[in-house]
Amino acid sequence: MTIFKFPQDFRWGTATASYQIEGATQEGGRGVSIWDTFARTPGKVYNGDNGDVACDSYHRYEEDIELMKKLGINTYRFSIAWPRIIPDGDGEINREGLDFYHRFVDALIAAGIEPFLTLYHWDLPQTLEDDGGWGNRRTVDAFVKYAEVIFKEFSGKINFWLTFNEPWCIAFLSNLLGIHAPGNKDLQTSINVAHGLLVAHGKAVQSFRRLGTTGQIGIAPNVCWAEPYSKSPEDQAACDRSIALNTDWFLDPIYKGSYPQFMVDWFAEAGATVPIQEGDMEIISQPIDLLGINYYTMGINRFNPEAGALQSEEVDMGLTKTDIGWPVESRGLYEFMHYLQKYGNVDVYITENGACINDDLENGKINDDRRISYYEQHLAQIHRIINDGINLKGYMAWSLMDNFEWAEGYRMRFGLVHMDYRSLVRTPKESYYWYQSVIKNNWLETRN
Ligand SMILES: CCOCCOc1ccc(-c2cn(C[C@@H]3NC[C@@H](O)[C@H]3O)nn2)cc1
Repeated sequence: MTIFKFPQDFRWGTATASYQIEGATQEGGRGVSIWDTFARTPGKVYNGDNGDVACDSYHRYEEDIELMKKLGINTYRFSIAWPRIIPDGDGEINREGLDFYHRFVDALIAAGIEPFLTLYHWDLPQTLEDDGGWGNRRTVDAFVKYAEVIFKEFSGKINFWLTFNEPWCIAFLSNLLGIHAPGNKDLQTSINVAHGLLVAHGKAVQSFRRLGTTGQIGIAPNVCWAEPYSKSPEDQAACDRSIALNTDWFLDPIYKGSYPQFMVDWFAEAGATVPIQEGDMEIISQPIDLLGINYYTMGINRFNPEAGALQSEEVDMGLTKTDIGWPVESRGLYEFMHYLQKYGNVDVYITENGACINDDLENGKINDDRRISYYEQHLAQIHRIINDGINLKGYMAWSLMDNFEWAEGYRMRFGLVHMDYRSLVRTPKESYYWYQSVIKNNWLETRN
């Protein structure tokens, strides 16, 4: 057994996102999002599931906050649904939507919990997608308008801000692989989306500064850590491409003011180019204050010319997997955090980490021991990272409760709290009580 003590000011939290938990998709003046449309498209989401009810947190957020208080967290990451604020994307502001989030944020603060806001967690107003989505500068300008509304409304209440969650998912999972909304499968479209959201990020950061908004702002890239299957240069290059498309493709423009040239050249071979306009890179590379890092797993990759746009395939090495099929390998988090140091020792928060473990209720309890084991291994790496002097400031478990897991619908469960989707009864799992003790002690005590 080992005891890992965390810094006194370390932030402990959980994370969710609007479309995944709120429900009430046709209440409060909310407009239609691309996920409402995608979920209603046959074959896109498991079982035809959608976010119409989800966890009904729109109506039950006080119950959720009670669970957070009992858990003992001091930080809660959530997202605001843009379609609740400006239902048609860039038109009239919906006061009812703002009032809902004021009630929610006020209740969080009253509970002694710091709001940690993601402005965009994938629920783009459908009207903007209909007009070209992130590849159209209209959407960029609409995002800035939306962001400025939120900055003005919540400055002073919110002090931790993220512009975008997982830009690789927004651009490539959703527009090259077609697995998430809106479901495009085109390389140039995905590169246009990535560039559009980066420009939107930069402009929003400029507005954040100009408006004197309180707190710190950043972005939350995906993490894809990959190590080569062999010592061959081809396998190492395949790993470099996988890592770069999740991280460098977004963080190089932000921190260096340019895209990673080897990836630009790689895509040029496929006939795809980045639609950079005059001044874009200066806008994108506005200084930011923090990074959110979402880590789930890592891969052992090798070169395969048939393996998609990156010609990089993950090899199944027989590791223990979670119920969504992702290998349990916490080592990648440590390696990635050191990789990230090339951008400087920036303030980092783990804004998502968790395991899909689909254990159900048995005699009124959920004995999700595998989830506890996953968290134990990853928190031990977190301690190792902090011990190396990396500015890792906080940790948010994904997720507070089981919720709508995108194309997997409700069959995949990431929560510390079990959700009965019929009764909407919330039941803390054994991992909830384990995490509660970690937070209370501010230390991890391994069980073996
Ligand atoms: C068969 C080919 O497959 C290609 C990879 O396909 C995926 C699918 C899904 C993910 C994925 C899902 N999550 C969890 C979410 N993060 C944000 C929050 O909303 C969580 O729900 N992170 N990454 C990655 C890759």
